[in-house]
Amino acid sequence: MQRDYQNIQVPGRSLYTKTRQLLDLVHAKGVDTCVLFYAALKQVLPEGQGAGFSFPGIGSNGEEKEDHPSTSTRTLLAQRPSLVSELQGCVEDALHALVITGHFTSADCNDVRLPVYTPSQQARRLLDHVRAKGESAAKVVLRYVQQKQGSGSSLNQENWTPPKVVLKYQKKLSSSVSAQSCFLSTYGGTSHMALDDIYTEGQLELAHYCGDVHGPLGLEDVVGAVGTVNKEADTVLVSGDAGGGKSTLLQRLHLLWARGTLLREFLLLFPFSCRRLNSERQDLSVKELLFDHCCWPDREQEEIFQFILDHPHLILFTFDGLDELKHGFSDEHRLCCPTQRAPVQILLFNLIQGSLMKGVRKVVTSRPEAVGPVLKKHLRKEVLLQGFTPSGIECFVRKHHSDPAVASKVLASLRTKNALLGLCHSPVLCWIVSHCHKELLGCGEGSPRTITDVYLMILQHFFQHRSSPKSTTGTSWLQEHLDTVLHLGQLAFEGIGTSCFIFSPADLETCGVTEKDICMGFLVQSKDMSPTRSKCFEFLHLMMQCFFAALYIVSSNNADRSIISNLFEPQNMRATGLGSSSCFGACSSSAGKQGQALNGEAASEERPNLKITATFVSGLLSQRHRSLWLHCCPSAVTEKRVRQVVRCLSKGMHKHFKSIPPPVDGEKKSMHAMPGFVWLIKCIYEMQDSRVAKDAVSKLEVDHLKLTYCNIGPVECTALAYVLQHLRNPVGLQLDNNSVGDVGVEQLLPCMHNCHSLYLRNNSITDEGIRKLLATGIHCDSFRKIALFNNKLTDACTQHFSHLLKSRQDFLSIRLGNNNITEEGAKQLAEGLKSNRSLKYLGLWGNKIGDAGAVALASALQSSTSLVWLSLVGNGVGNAGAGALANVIRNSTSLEELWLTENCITRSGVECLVQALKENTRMKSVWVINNDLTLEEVEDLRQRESRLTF
Ligand SMILES: Nc1ncnc2c1ncn2[C@@H]1O[C@H](COP(=O)(O)OP(=O)(O)OP(=O)(O)O)[C@@H](O)[C@H]1O
Repeated sequence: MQRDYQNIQVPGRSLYTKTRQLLDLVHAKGVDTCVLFYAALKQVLPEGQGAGFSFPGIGSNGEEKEDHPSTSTRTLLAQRPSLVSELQGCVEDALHALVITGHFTSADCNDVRLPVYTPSQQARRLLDHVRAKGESAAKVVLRYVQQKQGSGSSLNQENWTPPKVVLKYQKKLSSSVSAQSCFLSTYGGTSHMALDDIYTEGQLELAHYCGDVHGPLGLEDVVGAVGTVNKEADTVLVSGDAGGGKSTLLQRLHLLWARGTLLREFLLLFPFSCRRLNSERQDLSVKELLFDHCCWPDREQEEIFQFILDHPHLILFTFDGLDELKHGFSDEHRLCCPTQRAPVQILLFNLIQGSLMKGVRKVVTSRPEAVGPVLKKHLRKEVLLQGFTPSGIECFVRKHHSDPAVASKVLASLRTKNALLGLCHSPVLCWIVSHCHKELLGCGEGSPRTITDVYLMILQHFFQHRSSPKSTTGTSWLQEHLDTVLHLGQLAFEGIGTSCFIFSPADLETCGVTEKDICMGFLVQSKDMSPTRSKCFEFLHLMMQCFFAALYIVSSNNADRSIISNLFEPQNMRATGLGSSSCFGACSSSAGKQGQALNGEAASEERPNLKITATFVSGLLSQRHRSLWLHCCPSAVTEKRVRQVVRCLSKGMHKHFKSIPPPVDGEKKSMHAMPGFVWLIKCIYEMQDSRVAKDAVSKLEVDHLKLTYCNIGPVECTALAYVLQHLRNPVGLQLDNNSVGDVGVEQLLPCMHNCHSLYLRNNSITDEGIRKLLATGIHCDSFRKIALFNNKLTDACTQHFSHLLKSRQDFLSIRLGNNNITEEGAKQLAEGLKSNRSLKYLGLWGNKIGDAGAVALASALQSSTSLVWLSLVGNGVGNAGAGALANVIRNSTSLEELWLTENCITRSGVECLVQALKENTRMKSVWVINNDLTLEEVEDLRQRESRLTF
């Protein structure tokens, strides 16, 4: 197709990228295309060169051999992406169909079912096996999928095709979606970058714990069945931090849909940007929303709209940036009629809730701050986008630089700059760092450490690369471009105050933005699906707008004196010059609607862009950057601003500490961070002044700092460690249910000496993170407890725990539940336990140590004098394990609780435990719920030993 040709022949793309893409495309199109490609290759290659190629199934003369895949196997290959999404919710049933027809053995099934695979990986594995089994197995799977579709999507039914007019519309829509999504806008100016060339998988996780999902999610899982918590709801939320890649992920989904490689179950996909919807001031009906904002049908509007209403399950809407909408989500105004007009936010909220267009699937992206409980109750599921993994960072940098030598240098330099590496976990910062590689490689010791440093780097980079050098010796680069900074700064500042992110030519004029300012590259032309609107601009990225707003606050002589205190004290925000400043053009009327906005969920949340702006203000006023402002403002003004910021941060922290309730009798003093705590810590980090950090925590006297569900990733870990290292006494740091990951673990190391306990449950940490953590932790005398429930640990981490147990005779607690530890790992742990005299708590719930692992542990703990609590729940332990553990009960002088629930112990195993308990009066309970016992056996054993819990 011409479109395929154009997708590959993008000017400026390197030859090897085009080649790779061509091969991928040919592969995706299936066997027939591969055959044609092979024949074409033979024709164009010089004689003799083609001889080395051989295509399976093709003879040397290009004729098909007999073993050419026959129809069903071919369909399996050609329709693989859609088959994967069809199968992922019903792998079990498909396996059943294959077993009863004699194509699959139970070993095949077990291989597919391995719990380390996500449902889509299982589906892929199933298809691989089926392909290897041949034509008849392929037929069974296709028949099964067809039967399943019988009740589902009519799109895939054999004899059904949508009306011609709808297909025509679909063609128009998909080519416009494809055109909108094939380039990444941050690579504007001269360096267009195709999404295909730069897209790097971010980490996707389910927001809700879902027991049967292991391993990372793929793009297909965003809309797929995995992790569904409310089947009645239509809306999937993708949430993540600013610059975390939410818009880019949606862009990727759009592009893959337009190419027919993903989301094939949806005939029509309508992409919306909440940023652009903000400027819609007229009431709209759903029809107008779809056709005016996305794609205008050249004819038969009514027929097409009726088709959409009649086939909701074939339609997908995406809404990017719900947090950018001026109105906070509310479900108060109900609207059910698709032809009734309403303000655009009412329309949007009703679509999300499903009171309008029920059955149409919607994907919404938002920063987490803008998502409150009212929205959450309408969600089908929530997926968290958590930035790049360490290998993602590497992959991105390599894709960004066409010269592999430069990429390697950038990566080597990043490895030596720990704080910067932590920042690169955020895709937008990774993009800046890659973009400014020359500055990075030349920066030596003074490498960027804070987000503000990184943004200053790109500011300087753009100024130096996009303007002709002037002979103004002695002038700082900022001074040279101060006019541009102030023009763009004012535009950004006014926009942030009124949630205005798109600027008309009139807006630019009011702030004095000139053609030269635009050429610097910080503003890009707004993408708009509708050709009728006038040319508008937006900042390269919203974070960039916040940064310019902060530059304006810090460098402008006119900035209102109260701005800083208002910015840092959220309760004042609504009354500030920020909240009430009138915006321009399209946004001015809606500025007056802030009151209305406050009825929604945004009212209860402080607006995230103001917080980011405040973070930048802290960074720009740090000692390291103060010289930049010397020529813009009198230093007395700057000093005063610095004092104001420091005062606000200190006040904010102390307010938190005052809110800590006195400890309950017998419990330690504990502080649960309130919203805003992590943000204050980040502002302190941006200031890079250890006196401010010290002062902030000098009065904090708690034993336990609880920061669960606080959206803490590597960037936040860097800031936390910077501040917490100044605590006067060690604390228990509870970071459960965040997205710390291995990069974050590394960032926490500087404050390890101030942690007596570290709780990192559910944080996507792997063995590598543990290796680094324990290498430092082993030397921190206060560090005594660690909890790592539900991470990504395998046997490879247990050698490090073993070493810890051998070296530290004061370590108290190791909890490794719900990881992937097998008997090998248990044996390693046992090695460490043999020479340890201090461990009190050992938790291995939900691993796979089996009988052999239990026997190894039991023999190491045989006569433990320290262990009080041991959990081997759900580990496949049988009678051999129970027998060995009975010996621990018999001999240990310390054990009080043994948890053996959810194992496969039978009566004889429990008998061993009963006999051992007779010799131990210290033991309090042995839990054996859900083992292999009959009701009668349970009753009998209960009578004989009351400390057994069934
Ligand atoms: N998966 C990715 N692959 C390559 N680059 C990415 C990816 N995700 C993000 N980026 C880079 O980071 C920039 C910011 O990402 P994006 O705009 O998608 O973030 P966001 O989460 O939507 O941010 P915000 O909430 O502030 O709107 C992109 O313009 C791109 O340069």
